[in-house]
Amino acid sequence: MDLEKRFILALDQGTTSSRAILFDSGQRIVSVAQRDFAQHYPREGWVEHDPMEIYSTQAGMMAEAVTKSGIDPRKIAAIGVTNQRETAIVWERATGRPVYPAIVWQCRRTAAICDRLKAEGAGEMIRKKTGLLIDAYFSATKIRWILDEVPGAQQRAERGELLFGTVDSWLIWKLTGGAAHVTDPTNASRTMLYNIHTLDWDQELLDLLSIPRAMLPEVRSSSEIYGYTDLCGVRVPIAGIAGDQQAALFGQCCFERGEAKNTYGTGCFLLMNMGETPCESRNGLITTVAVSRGGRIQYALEGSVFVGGAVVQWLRDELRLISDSAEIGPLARTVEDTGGVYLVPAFTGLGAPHWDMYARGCVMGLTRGTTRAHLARAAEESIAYQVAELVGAMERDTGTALKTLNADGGASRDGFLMQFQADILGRPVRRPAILETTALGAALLAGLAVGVWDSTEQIRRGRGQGALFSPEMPPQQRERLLAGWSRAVGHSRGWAGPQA
Ligand SMILES: Nc1ncnc2c1ncn2[C@@H]1O[C@H](COP(=O)(O)OP(=O)(O)O)[C@@H](O)[C@H]1O
Ligand SMILES: O=P(O)(O)OC[C@H](O)CO
Repeated sequence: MDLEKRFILALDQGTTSSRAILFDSGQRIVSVAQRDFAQHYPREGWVEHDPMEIYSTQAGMMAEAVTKSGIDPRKIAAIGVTNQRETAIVWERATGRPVYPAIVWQCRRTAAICDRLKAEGAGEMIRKKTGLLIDAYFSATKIRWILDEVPGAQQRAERGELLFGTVDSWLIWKLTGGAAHVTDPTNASRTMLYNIHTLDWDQELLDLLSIPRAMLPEVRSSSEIYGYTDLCGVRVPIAGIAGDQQAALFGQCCFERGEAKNTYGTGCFLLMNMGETPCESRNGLITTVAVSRGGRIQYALEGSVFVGGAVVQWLRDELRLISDSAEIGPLARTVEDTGGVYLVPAFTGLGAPHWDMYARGCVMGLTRGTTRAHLARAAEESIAYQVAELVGAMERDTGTALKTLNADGGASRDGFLMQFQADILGRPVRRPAILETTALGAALLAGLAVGVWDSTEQIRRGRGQGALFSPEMPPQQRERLLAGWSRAVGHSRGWAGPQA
C-alpha cells in the first residue's frame, strides 16, 4: 500500500468561519470544509466568540476535510494552524473551561484602559518594544479586562490556575489534550506583551498591566513540531503556526524583503516583508513579526483595516440590501459611480493609518437619487480606499513604490473590487490562482518542518499564474475620488469619543 506522507492539513480559524483545507505536495487544494460560527455583540462596540464553538467547529471541519477527500489520514504528514489574531481567550488549566468568552480583535471595550496607558505616557515605550501603537485591537488590554471583571481571576492567574492564549494556542492546547501551551512570534507580536527585539515576553509590559507571566504560552518558532493530535484515529504532528495575515504573506511567497500582499477578509491587512531588520513606521503602520523559521526571524510592516469584506456582510445581514455576498460586485457595476456617496465603515473605530478607537461609520453625500446600487458601490469602494491609504503610508515609510499589489482573501473573488482597487491605486493588482493563501501559508510552514518541501525556492517554483487587473482610471478622476474619501473619513472621526 502507498502510504507516502504527501498531504498537509491547514486549519484556518478566521473571524467568521472555521476552515480546514487539505493540500497535496503540489500546493493544490484537495478538499475544503468550512463552517460559520456565531458572532456576539453584547454591547455597542463589543465583539465576542464562544471559545468552545471555535474549537468544536474547527475540530469538526478538520475531520470533515479528511473524510471528504477520501484520503487515508496516514498519508497526512502534518497539520498547520493559522488564526484570527489578537483575540484573547483565558481558560482554566485544570479543566480547560474558558472563564469568559473570547474577546475578539475588533472589540472596543478596552478603549478606556488604552486611554489610561496613553495618559501615563506608555506609548513610546510600547512602540519601541512591541512595534505596536496602543489600541484596543491588541490582546494585552483584553486580558487585563478579563482579569479585572471575572471574580477571582487575577488571584487565580497568579497562582498559575489560568492560561491565556490567542486562538492558535487555544486550539493547539485543546488538540493536544493540554500537552502543548504554545504560540509563535507572529501571534505573540500581536499581544502588546512581546518584545519583538529580544523575542521574549517583556517583564516591564507584564508589570505595567499586572499580567502574570505564568499565564502565557511558550513562544516557539512558526515551523516545528509542537505536539501531536488524533486525526481520524491517526496521530499527526502539529508543525506550523502563524497568525492569518503572516500566513497569507508566506502563502503568497513574499519570502524576501520588499514583497507585499493585501488580504481582503473580514478586515484588510497589507503586510510587507522587511527582512531581518524591523522598520519603524512614521505613518501609522505597525511593526510585526512576519515569520520565525530555522533560527531566523523576519519582520513585516503592517497596515490593518478593521472592516473590509465585513462591510459586504453588513449590507447583506443588517441592511439586507443583498442576499449573498457575491451579489455585491454585479450590483455595484449597474451604476457608473456612487453618485457622490461615500460610506466609511468605521463600525469598530478606524485602524491604520488613523488609529481612532472612537471613529464610527457614516454615509455622506446621500441625495433623493441614491439607490441601493449606489450604496453597494460605495461599500465596495470603501474597501479599496482604505487599502489605498495603507499603500500610501507604506510607500512613504519605505521610500519605494509598490509595483503590483498581491491580493487574496474571500472578498478578492470580487472582480469589481479588484478592478476598482487597481484604478484607485494606479497600479496593477495580481490575484493568485489559489485565493486560500492563508491556509496555504500554514500548510507550507508545517510541510517545511516535516520535509514535505525542502525550501522556499522549491515552493516558489511550484506556483501557477493568477489574474492581473490593470488600472484604467484617469489620474485626475482618481485624485478627485480620493479627496472625497478623505473628507468623508474626517466626518467619522471621534464620533463616539468620551465627550460624545
Ligand atoms: N464574492 C464576494 N464579493 C465580495 N465580498 C465577498 C465575496 N465573497 C466573500 N466576501 C467577503 O469576504 C469576507 C470573507 O473572507 P474570508 O477570507 O473568508 O474572511 P475571514 O478569514 O476574515 O473570515 C466576508 O466579509 C465576505 O463578506
Ligand atoms: O479573520 P481575518 O482573516 O479577517 O483576520 C483577522 C486578523 O487576523 C485580525 O488581526
